[in-house]
Amino acid sequence: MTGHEVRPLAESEFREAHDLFRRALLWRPSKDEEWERNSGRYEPGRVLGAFVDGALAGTAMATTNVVTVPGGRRLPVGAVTGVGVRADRTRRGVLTSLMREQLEDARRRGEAVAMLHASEAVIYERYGYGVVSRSRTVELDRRRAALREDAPVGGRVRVLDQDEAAPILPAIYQRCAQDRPGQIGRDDAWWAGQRSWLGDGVLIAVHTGGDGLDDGFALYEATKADDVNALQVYDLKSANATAAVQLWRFLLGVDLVDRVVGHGRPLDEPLEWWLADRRQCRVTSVDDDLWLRLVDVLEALRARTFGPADPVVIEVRDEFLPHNDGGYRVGPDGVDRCSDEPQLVLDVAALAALYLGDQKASGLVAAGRIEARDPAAVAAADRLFAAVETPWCGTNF
Ligand SMILES: CC(=O)SCCNC(=O)CCNC(=O)[C@H](O)C(C)(C)COP(=O)(O)OP(=O)(O)OC[C@H]1O[C@@H](n2cnc3c(N)ncnc32)[C@H](O)[C@@H]1OP(=O)(O)O
Repeated sequence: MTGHEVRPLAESEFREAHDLFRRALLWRPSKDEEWERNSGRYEPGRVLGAFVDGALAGTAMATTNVVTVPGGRRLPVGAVTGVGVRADRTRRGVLTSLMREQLEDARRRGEAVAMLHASEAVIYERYGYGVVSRSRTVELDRRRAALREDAPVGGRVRVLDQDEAAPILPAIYQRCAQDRPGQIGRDDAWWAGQRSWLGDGVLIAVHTGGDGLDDGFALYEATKADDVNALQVYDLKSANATAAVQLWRFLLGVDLVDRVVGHGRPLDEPLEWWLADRRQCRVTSVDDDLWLRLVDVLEALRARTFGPADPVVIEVRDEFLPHNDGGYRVGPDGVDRCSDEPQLVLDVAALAALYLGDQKASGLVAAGRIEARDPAAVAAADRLFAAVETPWCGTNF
């Protein structure tokens, strides 16, 4: 598609891009205070604009971050966000041009992967992104969801308002284990931006462990609909299981509350195991969490560790970034380009689904997303790509 120009925006153009993005998401333009809280996320050089007839028609940006991959390495990554095209300029290739320029920029920066959260599931696969982690929404009937007597106990919980919590949350987040695949960083600009999304009613429960260190927090808000008082838990992070249980114990103990709803929780959070009646944890949805794009397939594969299994030769197809096209030998001792007959053939978005261990190769073969030319390689690929921990991002950006 021609007829539009894509270039990095000047700082003086960032707010226009921010408001274009907000309008594309059907929100009103930002108020001054909201813009001030978000402006730090706009990194010079990483905010792209697409112009049609000389006017800004679309935008996409990325913030510099890191993401954990299996084995514990933290890879430099662009966290893609702020994507929007004016409603009167959609479906003429504006986003496609922005994505092309953004991925080329990531390559120039030496970032082997890019990541995002998607507003809709049908947008990003064409650019090579795949779902690498999922999360669940859980609902607990507060009066019936008693914890087991043998659930961990210890420490204490105090409740802070947003101003009180702001200076201490970043350090607690740092203390929370970040070796789980899909974990990302939260810098000062992220925390400032997050404040602008939170309503006035949000409170923060902070857990302090027996050693006197704050080791977990829960951001929550009370809501009332159809005569049901609920606590909506938007963000709950903990450095250890005791802190997590104590935060849930606190939330389930708040008077007058009928229901506690946990949003974006990891699939392997052992809530059912902490409850006396496991059915009191109702999973109301399982959603895609992080999407990831292998920008440089060889470097991205080399960055993670693989499980014990015979090496497998895969052929990767990547229409959007053809430099990735070709064969790779993947094994526990390393990854190399190769020209041997491929045993498995897949596109780069399907490879992303394997990359953090969210999906098994055998599942993607059954789904028709991997062509198994050598059926014996499927079980080996299952073992190679398996991750010890369930991937989860749990940070919106
Ligand atoms: C990481 C984030 O920030 S997520 C937020 C994403 N932004 C939004 O959801 C805001 C609202 N939506 C928009 O602003 C726009 O519709 C965008 C950004 C999603 C797409 O922008 P466009 O310029 O219309 O995309 P573009 O024209 O390049 O589309 C390329 C292809 O994707 C398809 N496509 C793009 N968006 C969608 C969609 N939402 N649903 C279905 N198909 C889509 C197009 O039909 C086109 O297909 P084709 O190549 O077969 O013709």
